[in-house]
Amino acid sequence: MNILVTGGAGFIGSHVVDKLIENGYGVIVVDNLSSGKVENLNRNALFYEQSIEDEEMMERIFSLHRPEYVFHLAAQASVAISVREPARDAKTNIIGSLVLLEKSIKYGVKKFIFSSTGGAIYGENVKVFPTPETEIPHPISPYGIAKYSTEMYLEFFAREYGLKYTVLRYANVYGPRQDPYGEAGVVAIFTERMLRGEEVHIFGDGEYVRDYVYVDDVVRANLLAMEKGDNEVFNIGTGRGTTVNQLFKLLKEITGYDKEPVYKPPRKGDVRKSILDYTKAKEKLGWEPKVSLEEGLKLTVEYFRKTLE
Ligand SMILES: NC(=O)c1ccc[n+]([C@@H]2O[C@H](COP(=O)([O-])OP(=O)(O)OC[C@H]3O[C@@H](n4cnc5c(N)ncnc54)[C@H](O)[C@@H]3O)[C@@H](O)[C@H]2O)c1
Ligand SMILES: O=c1ccn([C@@H]2O[C@H](COP(=O)(O)OP(=O)(O)O[C@H]3O[C@H](CO)[C@@H](O)[C@H](O)[C@H]3O)[C@@H](O)[C@H]2O)c(=O)[nH]1
Repeated sequence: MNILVTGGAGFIGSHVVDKLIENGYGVIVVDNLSSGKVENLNRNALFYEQSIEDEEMMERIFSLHRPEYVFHLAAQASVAISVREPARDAKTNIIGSLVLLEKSIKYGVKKFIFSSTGGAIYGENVKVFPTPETEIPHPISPYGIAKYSTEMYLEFFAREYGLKYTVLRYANVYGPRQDPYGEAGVVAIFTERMLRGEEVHIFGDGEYVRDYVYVDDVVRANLLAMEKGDNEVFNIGTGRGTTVNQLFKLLKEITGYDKEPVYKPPRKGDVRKSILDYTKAKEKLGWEPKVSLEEGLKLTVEYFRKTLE
């Protein structure tokens, strides 16, 4: 059976590809390598260096391989870039998603599994923590707006054409292969800087709260969604909040870093607090996080240590 993974050279997508191949599926990866890396690619996957926005190419790929499942992870994944370049963000995150949805209908895809965001969709005025899916989304960044739009398009395609889908709204994902040189991904950034003995910057007062979920747990949610959770939206987080100051301390201990953090002005558009309630995923997907933050950070540091050797 063929499965299409968009963004399969990226951080989370490449781990999804590895697991699918381990389970014996034929995997086709479409990735334009805008943030993904060739080194992340599984050798047993068939790779197209193409943009999901290219309708003609997507037509060719779908008609040739007839994927039964689509895991859609390709995205302009930076909140900060989306704020600076909303049109560029929408081209990939809305138009690119629509191209895939049209082809999925045309070629009878069994199920479309979409990587959305729990961190950037609920907005600033949330009253309930951990936040459940019943909270009405109020995204405050173009990235969040695009993800929410795609969720609504999925609902439309399901109603109009009978498409089966699952939306996974991730909390802050961390783990091996996360890019430490981008603007996002605080765990990778801190780890790399600490291991190199460089300055670590904390934006604002460091009391910004996030829900950090390990990449292997996120991969498991994706695979469970193949069989369960049809036409539903799920938060994929841990229900536990950690401040940036706490994260700094934990990583400092694991890496043996000996400097204090350097505090910088707060980052524009940063949500103050985000923690996701995963009760629904537990009930309907049979999913819960298995890797604790302490354990996940150790695994991540180990990985970055090896890449620096
Ligand atoms: N990392 C997180 O904390 C997090 C949280 C919530 C949601 N997500 C979502 O999960 C997905 C994967 O994120 P990630 O952290 O692995 O980021 P990533 O940047 O490592 O992966 C995205 C991949 O998409 C590819 N891509 C970008 N534009 C493309 C295009 N037009 N055509 C084809 N490929 C394109 C990139 O090259 C990259 O390989 C994204 O959809 C992201 O929005 C991530
Ligand atoms: O060098 C750094 C980098 C980050 N931070 C802070 O760390 C926190 C987390 O930042 P980051 O890792 O960049 O994640 P978010 O901005 O929360 O966004 C991520 O998490 C969202 C889900 O919560 C996803 O939707 C996005 O794609 C993903 O980039 C924020 O308070 C940042 O200000 C620092 O203090 N110093």
